[in-house]
Amino acid sequence: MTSPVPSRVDALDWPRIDADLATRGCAATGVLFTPKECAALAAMYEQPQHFRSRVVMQRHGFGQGEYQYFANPLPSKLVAFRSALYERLAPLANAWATAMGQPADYPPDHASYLDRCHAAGQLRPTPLLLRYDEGDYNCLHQDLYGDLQFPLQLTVLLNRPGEDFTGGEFVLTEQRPRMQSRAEVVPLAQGEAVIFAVNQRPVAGTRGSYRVTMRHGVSRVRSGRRHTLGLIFHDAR
Ligand SMILES: O=C(O)CCC(=O)C(=O)O
Ligand SMILES: [Fe+2]
Repeated sequence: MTSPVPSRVDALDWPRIDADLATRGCAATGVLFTPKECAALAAMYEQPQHFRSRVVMQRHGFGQGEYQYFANPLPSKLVAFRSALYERLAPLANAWATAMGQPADYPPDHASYLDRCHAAGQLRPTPLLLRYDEGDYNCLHQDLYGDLQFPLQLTVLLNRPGEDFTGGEFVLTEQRPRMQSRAEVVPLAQGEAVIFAVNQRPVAGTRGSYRVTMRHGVSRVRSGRRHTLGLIFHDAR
């Protein structure tokens, strides 16, 4: 038996995750999804009825590989994870907004935040599944989708690294004002997520805090097939 979603989210090592987000703008969560759940999600990729649109990355210069955005109604487990994770991350989003001189008014629950997105014309669901085969990669990018952006998002690895695929590392870069960019590779286990900054995050400096800009992507898959689940908290225009 797998435990219910809110208690699984609560059981993560939040002091360590919060510390990693504060120092690096990203954190691996530890395992969040069982191998069975991962396999079921990956298998959905081949079932078009779950999706509203499909993007072939090489057609847009985004990389190589493809992804599909889930259609409404979203699978109930994804709704549960998205809202439990939102509730845990909203206070951090507000703290980041305050540090960056922005309105710190992210509501405590995801349904209220989605109402705000919808009122602003961001109506389309953003959770997505990505699929990469040998040679595929995802160029460094940001998932902005409109004026309203929740500042943190997650990616869940659905396959076993080193067994189902090799290569295909999750990569983040951090662009610091007047400095050279820094890269971070986040190794993930199957069912593990990385939480990371969508766009900007505050960094405490000697003279107050400054903003850094983050981008994420995936290095080339050397062999096999790699699936991920992307959970973005704002909906899309
Ligand atoms: O496949 C990955 O690891 C990255 C997926 C991604 O770009 C996302 O979840 O927004
Ligand atoms: Fe992305």
